[in-house]
Amino acid sequence: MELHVRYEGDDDPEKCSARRLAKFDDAELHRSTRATPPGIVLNPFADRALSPADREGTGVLRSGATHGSEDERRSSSGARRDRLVALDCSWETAEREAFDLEGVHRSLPFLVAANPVNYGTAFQLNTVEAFAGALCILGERERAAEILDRFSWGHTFLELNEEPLRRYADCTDSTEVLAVQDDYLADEDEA
Ligand SMILES: C[S@@+](CC[C@H](N)C(=O)[O-])C[C@H]1O[C@@H](n2cnc3c(N)ncnc32)[C@H](O)[C@@H]1O
Repeated sequence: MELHVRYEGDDDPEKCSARRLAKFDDAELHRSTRATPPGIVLNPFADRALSPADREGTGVLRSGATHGSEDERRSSSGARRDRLVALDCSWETAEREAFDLEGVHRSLPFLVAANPVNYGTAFQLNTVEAFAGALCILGERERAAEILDRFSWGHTFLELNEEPLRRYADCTDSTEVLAVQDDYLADEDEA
C-alpha cells in the first residue's frame, strides 16, 4: 500500500508524524493538492467509514456516491485502492474544505489516539495513527506495526485499539463497521 500525504506544513515540524514517516521513506509528502495523487483519502468528515470492502478487487475505486455528486466528481480521475492519502495539517485548520483532494473519501471509525499530543482522544488521530488504523482495517496489520515502530509511543496505539481494530477488520462493509463503532460509542456514553 502506498502512503501519500498532502503536507500543509502548518503544524510543529518537530512533532509532525508525516515528516518522520517521510524521513524513513514510509510515506511521500506532497506540497500541493494538485501534486497529490488520488487514492483512498482519510477524511474525518467523509460520510462513509473505511471498511475491508474498500480493498476488494483491483484497480480503480468507486466512491459509491450518487451520480453528479461532489464525491463522484472527486473520484472521477480514478483513485487507486493501493494508495492511502492523508492530509497533514494542524487540527485547527483541518476543516471540511481543507480535504479537497481527489479520490474516494473515507472516515475512520471510533479509534483512540495514543500520541503524546492528543492521548486518549477519540477520532482525532495523527497522521501515522490514521494510516496505521486504515492499514489494520484493510488487513495490513504488519505494515501498520512497522510504521508505528518509528515512534517510541507507536505500539500503544495498537494496544489501546486492539479489540476495535480486530473487529473492524472482520467486517464486510462500512455498515457493519458503523454497527461495531456503535458498541464503543455506547460504552463511552455510559462512562
Ligand atoms: C489533522 S492531521 C494532524 C497531523 C499531525 N500534525 C501529525 O503530526 O501527525 C491528521 C490527519 O490524519 C487523518 N485522520 C485523523 N483522524 C481521522 C479520522 N477519524 N478519519 C479519517 N482520517 C483521519 C486525516 O487525513 C487528518 O487530516
